[in-house]
Amino acid sequence: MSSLLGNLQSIAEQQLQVLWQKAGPLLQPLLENEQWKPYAITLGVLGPLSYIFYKNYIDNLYLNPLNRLPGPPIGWDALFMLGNFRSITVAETARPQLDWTEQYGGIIRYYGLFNIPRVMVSDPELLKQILVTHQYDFVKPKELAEFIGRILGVGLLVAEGAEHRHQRKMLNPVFSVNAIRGMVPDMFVPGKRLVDSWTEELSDGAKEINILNGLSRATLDVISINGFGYDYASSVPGAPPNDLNEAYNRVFAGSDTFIRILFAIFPFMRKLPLKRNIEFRKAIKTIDTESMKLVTEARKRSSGEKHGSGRKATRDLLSIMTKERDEASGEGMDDNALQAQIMTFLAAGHETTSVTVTWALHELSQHPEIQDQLREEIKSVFSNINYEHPLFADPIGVDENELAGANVPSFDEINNLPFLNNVVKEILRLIPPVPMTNRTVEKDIVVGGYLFPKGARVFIPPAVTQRMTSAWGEDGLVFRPSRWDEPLAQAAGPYTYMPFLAGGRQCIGYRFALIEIKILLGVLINAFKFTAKPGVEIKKRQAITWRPSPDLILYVERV
Ligand code: HEM
Repeated sequence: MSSLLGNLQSIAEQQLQVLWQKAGPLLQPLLENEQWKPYAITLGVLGPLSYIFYKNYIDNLYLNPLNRLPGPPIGWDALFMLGNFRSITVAETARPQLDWTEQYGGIIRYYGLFNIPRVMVSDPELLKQILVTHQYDFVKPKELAEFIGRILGVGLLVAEGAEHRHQRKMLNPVFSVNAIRGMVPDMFVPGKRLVDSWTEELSDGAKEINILNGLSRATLDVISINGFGYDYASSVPGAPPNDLNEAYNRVFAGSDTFIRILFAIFPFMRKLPLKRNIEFRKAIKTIDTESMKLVTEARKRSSGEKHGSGRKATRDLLSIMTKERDEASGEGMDDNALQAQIMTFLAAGHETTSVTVTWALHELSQHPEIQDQLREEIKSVFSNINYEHPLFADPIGVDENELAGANVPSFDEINNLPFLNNVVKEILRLIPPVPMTNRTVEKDIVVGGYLFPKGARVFIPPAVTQRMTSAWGEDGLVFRPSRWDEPLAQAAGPYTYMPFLAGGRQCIGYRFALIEIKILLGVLINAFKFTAKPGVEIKKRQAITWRPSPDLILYVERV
């Protein structure tokens, strides 16, 4: 929804801006002359109407070079400037695009609101060029980058060009295999808390449990402990709300849809002294203050200084970042840069992982035989953990050399479980948390023989490339982890199987995410049996990520 509103707002703003630039200087003198004023007003009304007609019907539907690409017809909806919007919104996200790809091929155009032509690319060769060779000519949409940049600062998710290249170079070592290896023991802590919390709820046998709620708290703790070296403890039963997380949710979850539409159409409303605006600004201030506190604490931790709570572990992303130095200049990241990155990691890494595990449990509840097979495989590795170890009471206070005796499986032991690996790959294929991303074309550019005009919106759809018949066969829409032992799936290249995208902007947190998902899934499957509620159909709803709708409620019982 937020991206739709962002689009609407930017389209309206762009059209008004262009109009005013062209017509403003002509109308101004006429409006000041009493005799010409009525004509100026008539012109002021008819002019924009003719422009809107020209732009949204003639230019978008006939003159724009994207019209030469194959794609679905629009019919009468064109008259109401709806483009293919109705087909797109009535069906499940990405489903019409998948059907169009099967019908028209690896590069298609369809029309958005105001009949604006969109391009969608699923051809691996073209994707490679867009995501690697020309990655900085295809940039993130400006309105999204500006919104996120205003709140969180310009972190890796929204930086472009040289700034992005620099940040990426500084941050790559922070997410190295070795760094992630060191985080594995801490990642077990929120999983264990979730097991305790659900076990408490189940005291009298099997019960219905809201899966995403619990997992969302667990993944928030994973990113807080392993990302910031701070324990929100939100998955501990009865934990008080956390200021930073509350403020963060207020900013990104926002208010109801009607208010958001109103604000998108009338951006000046953001500046009025309304309750919503005051709370929004207060929330941004809280994010700023609280995240800066985390940075200050991490600096102390990394310099070996002990303080109040006795925190000493330095195996979190933030502590590692404080020690990174630029090769050329020898400079480290300043406090504002660190702050922007940690908030970026929270934005990018919290919900994506919780929905992945939620969808995995949904599919496993639909396929009990696969669930049993998985439990059988993981029990040898997940059953000997010593949950009495101090790590599980205070992950931040336990130093690297005090971890012996926790009997936590290692990074390699977990990754050597082939069926767990298949299950995780399969859920990220079938229900990628980011089903589609998009880019704006910076300047007119020809790629693979196709002209991408400046300003065009290009969609890159894992939900299509990961399910299309040409790459996955007839059962691309079926959850079948064993496909990963077969040649077809094994042959899928990086621009076909790309839940974390590919190229220069591939998810920097993918190793972190994969091991986190495996740990949470392993701990939960080892402790519980999950059964689907009969007669409930769970659909995919696109919010920031692909979420279950209605909420996923499963019968949960101890094994
Ligand atoms: C299942 C979990 C995850 C999925 C499916 C996922 C997916 C993605 C995708 C598709 C992108 C590219 C977006 C675009 O360029 O349009 C991305 C970027 C990014 N992700 Fe993830 N992500 C996950 C978890 C994480 C985690 C745990 C972190 C951090 C701890 C993280 C940090 C980032 C960052 C910083 C970027 C921006 C990278 C750049 O532009 O250079 N992600 N992610």
